[in-house]
Amino acid sequence: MDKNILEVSNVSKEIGGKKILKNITFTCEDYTTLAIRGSNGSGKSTLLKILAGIYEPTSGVVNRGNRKVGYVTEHFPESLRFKLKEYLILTASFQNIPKQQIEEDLIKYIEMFNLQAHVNTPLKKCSKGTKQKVGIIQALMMKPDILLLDEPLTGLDSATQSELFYLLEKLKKQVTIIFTTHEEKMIESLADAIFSVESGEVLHNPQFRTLQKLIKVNFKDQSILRKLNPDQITYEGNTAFITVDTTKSDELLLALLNNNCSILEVKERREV
Ligand SMILES: Nc1ncnc2c1ncn2[C@@H]1O[C@H](COP(=O)(O)OP(=O)(O)OP(=O)(O)O)[C@@H](O)[C@H]1O
Repeated sequence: MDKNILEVSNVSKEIGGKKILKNITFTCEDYTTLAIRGSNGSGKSTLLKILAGIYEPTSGVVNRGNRKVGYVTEHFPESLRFKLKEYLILTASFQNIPKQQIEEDLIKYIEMFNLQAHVNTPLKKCSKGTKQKVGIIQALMMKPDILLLDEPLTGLDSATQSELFYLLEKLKKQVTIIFTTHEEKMIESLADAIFSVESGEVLHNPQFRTLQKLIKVNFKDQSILRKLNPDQITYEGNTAFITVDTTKSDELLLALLNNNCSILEVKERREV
């Protein structure tokens, strides 16, 4: 499998005589955050369930090697009477995770996901956002190599969406994430690669997005900026807006500072 963490070859799925997925083929590399985009009913959830091993494909092969997969469903079960922490302990113990490790992980994740105030709240009384966080923690407790998230932000208010964005930004450095969505904002912020599914078919192979830095800088002498030759530059008075490939950005920032420029802002952006 080389650097691929997952290989999907010619996967089709039929349920009750209806063809839901048709000859899906793609690969995903380690530590990539891959977005599966598509309109309602296009087959994204069915594909994710196949990647998770919940559904068997009707034909075709999913090669996960010996990777562990954590899956978070779009709809967390309703009306669970368990308290939040009690539920996480229970589901982790079903996975035969040692008690000591469960305790250590729970301390870490409850803090990371800011759930301290809800540990003893019955899940049926928790908000959708809190339940979504519980679903993600439940998957993370198994130490997955691949985290599959089905529409993770759907139905959440914008404050909870922002909080989850931030958490997923952190998690993507630790685990390969594959998520389904029809929200462009989520793709824009998180995805390293994207592919689209429509009517059960892949419209194009994963397209990789390059990470760029946007640098806003104040300068005294424009000729210095021309000499540094950045990829793309626009000017507004004595302020320049520079776009540069992230691999070259440290070198450029240093050169700007050495030439008496003041860095006003540095932001990251992904481009297909
Ligand atoms: N168990 C099932 N039995 C019959 N049809 C199904 C089943 N699961 C999914 N389908 C049908 O397959 C198609 C794709 O469904 P799926 O849930 O995978 O789409 P989706 O892209 O995830 O949609 P959404 O964005 O609305 O969640 C739909 O037409 C759906 O009705």
